[in-house]
Amino acid sequence: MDYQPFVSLWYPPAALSLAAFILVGGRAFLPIVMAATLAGLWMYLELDTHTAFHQQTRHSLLLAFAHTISYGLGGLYFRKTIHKWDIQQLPQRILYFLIITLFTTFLAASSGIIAFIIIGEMSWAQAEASWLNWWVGDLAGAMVLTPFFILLLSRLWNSDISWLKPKRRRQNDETKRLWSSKMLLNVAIVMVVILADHYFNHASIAYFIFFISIPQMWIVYTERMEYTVISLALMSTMIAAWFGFYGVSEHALTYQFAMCVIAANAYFGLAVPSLLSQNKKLHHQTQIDTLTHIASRNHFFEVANNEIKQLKEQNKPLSLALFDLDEFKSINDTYGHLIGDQALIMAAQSISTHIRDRDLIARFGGDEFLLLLPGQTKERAHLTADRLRQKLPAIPTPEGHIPIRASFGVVEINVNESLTQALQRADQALLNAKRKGRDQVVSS
Ligand SMILES: Nc1nc2c(ncn2[C@@H]2O[C@H](COP(=O)(O)OP(=O)(O)OP(=O)(O)O)[C@@H](O)[C@H]2O)c(=O)[nH]1
Repeated sequence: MDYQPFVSLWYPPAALSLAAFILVGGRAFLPIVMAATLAGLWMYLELDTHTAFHQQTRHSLLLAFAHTISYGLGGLYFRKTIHKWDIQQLPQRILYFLIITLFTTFLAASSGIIAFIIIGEMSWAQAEASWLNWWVGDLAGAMVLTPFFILLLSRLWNSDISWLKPKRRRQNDETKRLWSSKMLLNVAIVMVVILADHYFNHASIAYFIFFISIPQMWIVYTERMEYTVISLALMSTMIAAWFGFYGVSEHALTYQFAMCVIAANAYFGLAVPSLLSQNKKLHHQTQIDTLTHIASRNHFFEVANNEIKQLKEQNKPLSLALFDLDEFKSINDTYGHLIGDQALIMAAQSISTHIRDRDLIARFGGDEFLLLLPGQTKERAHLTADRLRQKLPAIPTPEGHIPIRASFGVVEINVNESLTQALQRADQALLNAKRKGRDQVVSS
């Protein structure tokens, strides 16, 4: 895949080394140094017959160490910090991987070039002309192929790579059938762009390679993570092979950058389903009270405000009750917070089972609860609250069952009243119920 001395469009050994260090840590060092030294010797065998063998070995070792130490530092740092900082979120891991790959390949390209200068195989002028392509070539290889090699090596060594995988997404028959079409679209775009680049040799044509991101993102959003990784590897191999075959070397940087950008896009795309499910979870958490599993005050406020808006149009009554468990502090103090929690859960459950579907119970905070009673006048709401008060259960304690008691403040929401104003009135009524001796309903 060479198009200039010492520079490749895309450099798979960069990805293989990085993947090995990430997967097995320091154990990868010796095999990679040995393989890189042998590769160096092989290069000498192919290109040069004048250098003495001991010198060839020294040079190859120097180049091998420059490569291995750079990828070793990057891979080990990634491996260590991902566990140490407990980087759980996929987008963070991807960002972290991309930043480390950027620095690691820069280090590898720089140390490689310095090694070539030291052994006298490269002049400063050559180094200056080729460092950017070298770096971006390594970067393209590492960015596009590292996940592929991690996947491959993990199968060979049976390693656990669950930390790498986003949540598995369901696949239907239609997406399975379309997998080959998506890949075919990839192949077609690569072929057309490189052929057009070869025949018309115009700088702007190479930019059309970015269109690969369309089938690539289609794969990302509809297929399993493995397919994304494999299709990226195939896409880059095809680009490199056709590129080499047609020798469109002038536009190498465009292809290198395209590979990097498409790969980065695809990885971030993989994180979208997990972000969506986190959002859903967070939304759920804001809507449901985690202890009692009834609605949260947020949810209550949303629903109550909607009901208040409809008050004017529908001309139907709407009532609100605020209730607070009596002497709850003493339950906590006497029997402990776990039994206190149990009392809150049982009170919430009891009210939930004794209200209509259209009524809403929510936890306001602490031992205070809210009740929305659409269609009920103050008088009916008073009766409802009293019925619910009498149905409150008893909590089991080491000293036997202790009845849960509560005081209720009930109001009917006026047409021009805000929720806050209605709540203030309900709070006042609740206070009156407490003052009057607790365990009763006061409406106002
Ligand atoms: N176990 C438990 N206790 C809680 C929770 N949230 C608040 N509390 C406690 O609930 C108690 C609330 O007490 P208050 O409502 O102020 O007073 P009270 O003892 O119920 O007295 P009255 O309301 O006047 O009848 C406090 O001791 C809080 O620490 C919770 O989630 N679990």
